[in-house]
Amino acid sequence: MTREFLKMHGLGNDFVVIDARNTPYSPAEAEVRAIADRKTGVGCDQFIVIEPAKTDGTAGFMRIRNADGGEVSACGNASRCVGWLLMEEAGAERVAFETNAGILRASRANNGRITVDMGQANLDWTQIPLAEPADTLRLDAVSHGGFAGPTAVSMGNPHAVFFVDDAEAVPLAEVGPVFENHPAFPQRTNVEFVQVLSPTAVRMRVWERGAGITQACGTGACATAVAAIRRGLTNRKVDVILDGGTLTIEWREDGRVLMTGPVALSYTGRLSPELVAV
Ligand SMILES: N[C@@H](CCC[C@H](N)C(=O)O)C(=O)O
Repeated sequence: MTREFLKMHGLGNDFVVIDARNTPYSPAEAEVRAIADRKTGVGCDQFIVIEPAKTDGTAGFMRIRNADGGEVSACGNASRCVGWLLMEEAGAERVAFETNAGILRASRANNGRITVDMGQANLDWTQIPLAEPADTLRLDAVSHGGFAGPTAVSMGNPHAVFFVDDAEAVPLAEVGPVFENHPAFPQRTNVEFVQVLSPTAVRMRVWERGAGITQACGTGACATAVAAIRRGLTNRKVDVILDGGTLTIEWREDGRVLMTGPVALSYTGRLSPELVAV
């Protein structure tokens, strides 16, 4: 018998989700890459394993791997998916679960959407992390191809947010990997290009660390809202319009970031023995 999985997505940012609460599963990087491969595997941007809870009051631990196999601490869109799964399972209106970035709380919002309290945005250079001290509001030393001075935000994972006049005109596939691997970011970074449309709406395109261009990035949308608010460009509640749809982000006065958006279960399946080493 091989592993059962769920194929889920949040605004087209897609996931293979495996429930390992009863049977432990910690695949090697090569195994994750094989499963994430869109031609020979299942295909996904991130690979999610739900492990047994480690902390009282939580329903499980969400482990997050990028399509390149690397483990990361945060994924907003997958957090909504896992929150929804755990609430459905318990017939509950809210649930807490844990990630490497801390405990997240999910609840049901209107129109079948899910809200996740993504916790505090971290703005200190040590927490992004950056290679050396800098004002995270504007990293003047980070520039390439006519783009410069991103705002750095950590939502448990690093983000470099560039404000631009025309998000559609950004050659994302060309500049994304350059900034992902810029020496200013010792753990690499996710990269967002953002056009402010109004005080309540922005357009965002993303290059994700370890996954490339994706249809949406939840933590990227949170980081974008925080960066825009820090720069005085938007209100504290803003719609972030991504390739795959819209997330509503609120950066509360107490510093916590709330993300609201849809979740979708595409199908369930079983990994072939060729894809799974154990
Ligand atoms: N798609 C995610 C973010 C996934 C992790 C990211 N690529 C990283 O390396 O930090 C989201 O919805 O937040």
